[in-house]
Amino acid sequence: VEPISLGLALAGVLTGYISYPRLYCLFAECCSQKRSLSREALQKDLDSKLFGQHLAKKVILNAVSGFISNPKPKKPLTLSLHGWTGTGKNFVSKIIAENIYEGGLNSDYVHLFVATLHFPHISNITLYKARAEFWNPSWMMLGLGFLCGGDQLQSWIRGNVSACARSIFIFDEMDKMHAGLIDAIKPYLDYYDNLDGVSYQKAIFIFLSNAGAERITDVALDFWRNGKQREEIKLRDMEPALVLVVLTSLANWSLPSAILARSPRLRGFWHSSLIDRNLIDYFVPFLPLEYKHLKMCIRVEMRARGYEVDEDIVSRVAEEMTFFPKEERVFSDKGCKTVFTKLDYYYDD
Ligand SMILES: Nc1ncnc2c1ncn2[C@@H]1O[C@H](COP(=O)(O)OP(=O)(O)OP(=O)(O)O)[C@@H](O)[C@H]1O
Repeated sequence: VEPISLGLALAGVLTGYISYPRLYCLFAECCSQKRSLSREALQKDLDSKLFGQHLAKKVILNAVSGFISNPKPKKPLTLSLHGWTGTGKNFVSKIIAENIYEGGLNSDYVHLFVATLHFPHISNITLYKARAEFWNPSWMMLGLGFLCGGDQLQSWIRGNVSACARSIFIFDEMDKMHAGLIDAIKPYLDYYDNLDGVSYQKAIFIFLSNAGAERITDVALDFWRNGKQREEIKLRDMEPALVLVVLTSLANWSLPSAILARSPRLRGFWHSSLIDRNLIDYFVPFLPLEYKHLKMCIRVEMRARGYEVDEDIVSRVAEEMTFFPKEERVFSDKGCKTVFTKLDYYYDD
């Protein structure tokens, strides 16, 4: 082999080797290839897609873009989203995921847990938490290999973060999650440089719950009754409301774990153990949605289905929803959640 060709071949192999990850990432999703989150793009998405949530928009935009642009965060970002059903908590998590990973919720680096689906049996708490030779057919059907194989929740989180430091974990129905499992994830939310050789400081944990929804609604209703715009509601107006939920949690947290285990009702009060250690960075209130917001959701759905917006149908669908309080009918009791199925009735061709 002549020396020049050999040299060229070697150089080719070397360059290929050095740029292999980049080459590989052309064809597959890579952790390192996450989108460099653009504050402007996130803002645009939130402004155009999320209705009636001026507080959530502001907190999430600042929290997420600030965290991502920090090369050395001291702890993972932990967001706790609270509010009435159908007000956009899951929806916003999706927007965050899409702004960080091309695949959004389908990305290998974004993990969604639903407490009642993935951890349904309170009596199995030690099995979820600790290593066990445990097999549950319903989980198998759900494809949750990490639990079925007997691996523990902790080592699963550790595995995912070792594979990709910027992993996103979304825990839905957090208020229904058992305290023991919250204990299990607690160390990963803390200010440790690393735990057993893994650093969790770049990970993002998003907790969703309906806890505090009544208090948030009371504040929104007060504003409405006093003739004030909901956009005038400030975060500080909401804080006492959420603090009250926290205080309730502290009261319940002092109950022995055996009692908590036997009383699923008490499981809802999950915050205290995270709050008293300052592990939650932001509490994000989601306001209950009004009639005009439902109409906005319906229009979006009509366009998404390829229909011209028909204002008559928009109003009829919105009118079919139920509102509370009974006399004033201000807020939708299901948020935007069921408007889409109601729309089917008008387009069943
Ligand atoms: N504020 C909003 N702006 C725009 N669309 C919304 C909003 N809230 C809800 N939606 C629409 O309704 C759907 C259902 O809402 P979502 O699942 O986010 O509610 P949620 O707050 O997570 O409810 P739950 O507490 O029951 O889980 C969303 O996928 C979205 O299409």
